[in-house]
Amino acid sequence: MSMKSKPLAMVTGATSGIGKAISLKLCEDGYDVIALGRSTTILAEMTSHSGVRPLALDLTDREALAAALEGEEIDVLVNNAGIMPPIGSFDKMAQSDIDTTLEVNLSAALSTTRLVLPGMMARGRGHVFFTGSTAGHAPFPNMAVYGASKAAIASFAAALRCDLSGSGVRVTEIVAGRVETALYRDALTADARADMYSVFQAVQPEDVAAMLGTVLAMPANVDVTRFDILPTAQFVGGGGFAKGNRT
Ligand SMILES: NC(=O)C1=CN([C@@H]2O[C@H](COP(=O)(O)OP(=O)(O)OC[C@H]3O[C@@H](n4cnc5c(N)ncnc54)[C@H](OP(=O)(O)O)[C@@H]3O)[C@@H](O)[C@H]2O)C=CC1
Ligand SMILES: CC(=O)[C@H](N)C(=O)O
Repeated sequence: MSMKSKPLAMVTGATSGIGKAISLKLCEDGYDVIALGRSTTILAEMTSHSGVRPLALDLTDREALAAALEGEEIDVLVNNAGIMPPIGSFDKMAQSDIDTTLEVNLSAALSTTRLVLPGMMARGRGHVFFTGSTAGHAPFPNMAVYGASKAAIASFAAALRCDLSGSGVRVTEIVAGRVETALYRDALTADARADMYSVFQAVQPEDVAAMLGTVLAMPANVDVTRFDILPTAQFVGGGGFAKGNRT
């Protein structure tokens, strides 16, 4: 029986954007938070917040991750870490970008969940979040591999709930629209990023964190299996027409 006084969460991709906001929100809500990311500088800064336990780690390092989580009793797992590969048509993508996107956005989330889930099931309680995307539920041009990684996350989260029925462990997919973060830092130039965020007022990372806190606070018999959080002005889907010849 664990003697820990506070519930324990782990947030991947905790050094920036959505993951950082979620980490700080969970600390405010009384959790200790294992904040995972590669940036030691930002992790060090985050320790000024009571409850943050920094874990400097590359999620693709399976052995290091398993060693770091040994003996930890994690009550809430937020699979949030993710990258946006270069924006462009699939035929122009480098294989390395394809591999890295799937590795970080999908495989790492599954590996982390596989390490944490047995303890949750043994304790008969826990919550696993996956930061998905509208791009996993509708086709976005020039980000086919990114969308595929998020579609896989959506499918996995839903199927995982089937396996977990009766276990007391809850699963939530966060379907986020445009959130103002550094996600596009490598995919777009600074001007292009500024233009993108000027079109409509984006969701802020703190908005996603607030919604996650609300979902977590639901009674144990209630599972918000998915929440979509988009800018009011952003729609997804709808008829888009290819430019050029109308075939
Ligand atoms: N911003 C948006 O519009 C949307 C974002 N999302 C998703 O939200 C999630 C968070 O992204 P967001 O906050 O926007 O972007 P950021 O780029 O601000 O944050 C990404 C986080 O992922 C971490 N990360 C990336 N690669 C690795 C790795 N190999 N090992 C460990 N950590 C890693 C980064 O940490 P570090 O660099 O320190 O390693 C960073 O903390 C992603 O999954 C993204 O796909 C979904 C929909 C919309
Ligand atoms: C990057 C995303 O996943 C997001 N859906 C967006 O619209 O930018």
